Amino acid sequence: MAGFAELGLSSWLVEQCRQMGLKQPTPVQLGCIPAILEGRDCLGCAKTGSGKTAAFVLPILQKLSEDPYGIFCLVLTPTRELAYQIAEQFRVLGKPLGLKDCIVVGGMDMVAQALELSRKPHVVIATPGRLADHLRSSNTFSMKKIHFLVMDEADRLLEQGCTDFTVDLEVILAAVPARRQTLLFSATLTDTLRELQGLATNQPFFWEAQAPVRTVEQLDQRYLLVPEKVKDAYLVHLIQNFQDEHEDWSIIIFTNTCKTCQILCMMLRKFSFPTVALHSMMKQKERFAALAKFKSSIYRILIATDVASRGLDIPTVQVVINHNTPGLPKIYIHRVGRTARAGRQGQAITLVTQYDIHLVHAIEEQIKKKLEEFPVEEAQVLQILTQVNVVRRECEIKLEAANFDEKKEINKRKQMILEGKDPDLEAKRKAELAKIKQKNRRFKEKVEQTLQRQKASRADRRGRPPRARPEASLSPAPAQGPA
Ligand SMILES: Nc1ncnc2c1ncn2[C@@H]1O[C@H](COP(=O)(O)OP(=O)(O)OP(=O)(O)O)[C@@H](O)[C@H]1O
Repeated sequence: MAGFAELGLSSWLVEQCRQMGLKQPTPVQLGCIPAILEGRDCLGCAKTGSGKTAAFVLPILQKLSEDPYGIFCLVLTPTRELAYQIAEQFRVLGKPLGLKDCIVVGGMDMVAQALELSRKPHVVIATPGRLADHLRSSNTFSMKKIHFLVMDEADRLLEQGCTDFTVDLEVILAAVPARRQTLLFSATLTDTLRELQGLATNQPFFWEAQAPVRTVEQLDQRYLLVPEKVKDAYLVHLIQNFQDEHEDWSIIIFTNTCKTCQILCMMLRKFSFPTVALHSMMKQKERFAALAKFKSSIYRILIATDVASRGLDIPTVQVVINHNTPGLPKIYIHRVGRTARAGRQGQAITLVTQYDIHLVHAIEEQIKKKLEEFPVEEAQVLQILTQVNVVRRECEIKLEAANFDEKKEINKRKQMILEGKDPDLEAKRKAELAKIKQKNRRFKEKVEQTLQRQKASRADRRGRPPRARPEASLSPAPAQGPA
């Protein structure tokens, strides 16, 4: 198998790889590094934790060493934490070059960033919103001569999700030269391939890992069918068991909203689990502090929204728990990809209610693998059910008293104004989204009614009442409480 030197990298970079413990290139690095060194645009699609970052950092550093100037490279990424992580890789691998980098993300001092940008760093690593703000408001730096434009998690940058980057991307693309090398990477590029190909036009090289399953082999993927009302008791039970069985352990729990994330964090702390939260309602400094404490194992549980689902590389994470079933398979792929990275083992457990079964089927279809049931002693869950529900309610009341929802609204408006957006216009868009959600809810209700009818007719046929235990399979039978 070819080593880093055979890919055309200089000896100083090969030595940097060795020092970082990267002995052999991973397949995505084998495929993409030579093409990037040849000067071609590149679209790299490989599984989570497969080394995509070094696949673009290494050839960029090589080209920079041959013709060093600033600003040479712009890297765009959807989250602030990810920007810092990528900058770290540039710094470590590019140390012999005396690399100057600049991180441009929201929630941090804009004046200090503007000053750094005016000093012509070699590499700028940015989230689109803040970089577009700088481009709109300042003429003290120019992106007109950049050689490389990288979009990490490119599909997320282009999709129109709850954080829509498209307007900011327009500003950024207008500020960079048309003649450039464009590198696009993600574990889930295929859905947005057509849009991405429009960005990469210079003899684009497309590299995709060929594998029967879209998640890594070392990942043990499970589901746990639970009634909505007892979800938290199952969560506490899972964590307690994991803590009892392992000395050195570390878990990421994903939730669907900031509020749930905050409440569950408070609740788990009440049960003395060392937990930190990470969500977009927190101040940026708190977000960094939480992540640092989790990375250094001071806290063993990180409870987060999808702000942490992409790209974060924390090798110690052994388990990912999805407190809600992700609505999109690709969100599932990125979430569970926070464990079992770089050849390590890992486990993902998704809590599924009877309303989410269709989501699990969609996930299984996409990843091309069936999830297996995670066995649980229901009697043990029952023992803690009341206590968990009482503690959760207490935490909800405490959070309501702290005006969490109101603060969220004020923060949002402030952020929008800072980003040059019109809060009222955004509210309109949100209302439209709510309409779509309502439609989906109605659909769910219909499914529920059908299931109830099926249940009733089955019970009729058997001539006895339905069992009061949750079904242990993903067949579309509704689950009951474990009482
Ligand atoms: N050639 C290599 N040999 C061994 N480890 C490597 C190699 N290249 C990268 N790694 C390590 O693998 C881990 C995952 O790499 P990276 O974060 O780049 O994954 P990724 O493919 O970008 O994942 P994601 O899709 O989740 O963002 C990192 O800890 C990195 O240091």
